[in-house]
Amino acid sequence: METEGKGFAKVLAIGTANPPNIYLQSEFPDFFFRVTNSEHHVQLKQKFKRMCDNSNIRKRHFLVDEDILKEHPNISTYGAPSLDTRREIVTKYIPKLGKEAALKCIKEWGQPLSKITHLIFCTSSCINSIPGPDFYLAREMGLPATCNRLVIYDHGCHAGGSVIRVAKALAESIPGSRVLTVCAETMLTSFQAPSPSHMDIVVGHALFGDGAAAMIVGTDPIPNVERPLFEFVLAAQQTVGGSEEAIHGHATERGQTYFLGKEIPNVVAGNVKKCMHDAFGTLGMTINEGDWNSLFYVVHPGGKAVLNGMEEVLELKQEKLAASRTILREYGNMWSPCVFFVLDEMRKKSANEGKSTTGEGNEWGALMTFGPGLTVETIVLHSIPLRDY
Ligand SMILES: CC(=O)CC(=O)SCCNC(=O)CCNC(=O)[C@H](O)C(C)(C)COP(=O)(O)OP(=O)(O)OC[C@H]1O[C@@H](n2cnc3c(N)ncnc32)[C@H](O)[C@@H]1OP(=O)(O)O
Repeated sequence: METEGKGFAKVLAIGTANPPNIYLQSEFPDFFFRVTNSEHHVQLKQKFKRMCDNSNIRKRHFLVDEDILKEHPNISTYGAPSLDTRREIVTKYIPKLGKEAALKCIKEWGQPLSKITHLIFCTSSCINSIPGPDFYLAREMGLPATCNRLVIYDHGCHAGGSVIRVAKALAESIPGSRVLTVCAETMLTSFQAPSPSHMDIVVGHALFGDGAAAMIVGTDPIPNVERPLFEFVLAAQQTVGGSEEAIHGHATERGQTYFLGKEIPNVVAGNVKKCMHDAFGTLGMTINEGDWNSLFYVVHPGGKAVLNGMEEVLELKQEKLAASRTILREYGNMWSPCVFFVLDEMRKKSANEGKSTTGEGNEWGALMTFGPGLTVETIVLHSIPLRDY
């Protein structure tokens, strides 16, 4: 399929940011059980340690540290009312972390802020505040008063795909628009002491981390001024029937709680092929069995078991999910911004390894995110030749 001259939305820059506190996965169980006064849960700690050891995660970044927990002991006390405390902290912190990623992104883009026509802010970490984080980010960055703002709240881990879907629709329908997208998350909203009666929280604390990512999306890049990284050719969402219990969460007086079913990796693996066939099929493209390795992959690293399941069902060569595995290893699962870290890793890795395109030398790729619903977002990506740089 030819994409030239079709006006598809393109990524024009990417920026990422994380809190400076780094937690090595090998040391995290001791930290987590000590600061939550949970050392008496000896078996639970052993199980948590096993999960951490097996998670394929080396380190994660968190806003949470001992100072915050000492100042606000209700955050680390199991079941203690703490919603107001958390809200106060994240309302300030989420726009700040998002701004850090946005400034890096704009530096790479190299264009004035006045050219940003739209802002999409995405988070599941802000417990309802109005005005929302989009307002504070726009104000702190000095975005034009005419910039059209929108927030995507509480889409969990498929949110990265939702952001692309909306940014693509805006960019393609409004000629000349430049959409700044910002995703930011902190696990301070859901930090809880471990309990054998809520294993999902324990699993989440072995996987999740804090981070933010920003992109500029637009059509018709200005030649020799704006440098496209990928084209978003198609964006499609599918809800997997009967799986709504697999992931769900709630804002409660003790902070955000979530439930992660053991079936998540299997549900994802069982639906990947259908989502891919449907997305590529809409474009009139057929991917035959055995040809999955001809694509490049930007997959939300939900956890080791999610990536393994996808690798197995598509019979992917080990290197195909390397970008996702690198981000899982270095940052954990950061929810909405995570897939943009993978996109950033993909283009950097491709350039560093001397590949012919931003998609590891392949022309076509798939970006996939999975979240509550269960919802799968599939984005058909077209890479950019690296000789153009
Ligand atoms: C938040 C969003 O919107 C979207 C998301 O991304 S949701 C997150 C998606 N990710 C997942 O669901 C995680 C998938 N799981 C994994 O990657 C791996 O199981 C893991 C890294 C957590 C642990 O790796 P492991 O130790 O090799 O796995 P495994 O042997 O399966 O599990 C270890 C223990 O944890 C338990 N466990 C695993 N997942 C569990 C879950 N969701 N709930 C409760 N217990 C769970 C297992 O039963 C097992 O317990 P026992 O030792 O008593 O048998």
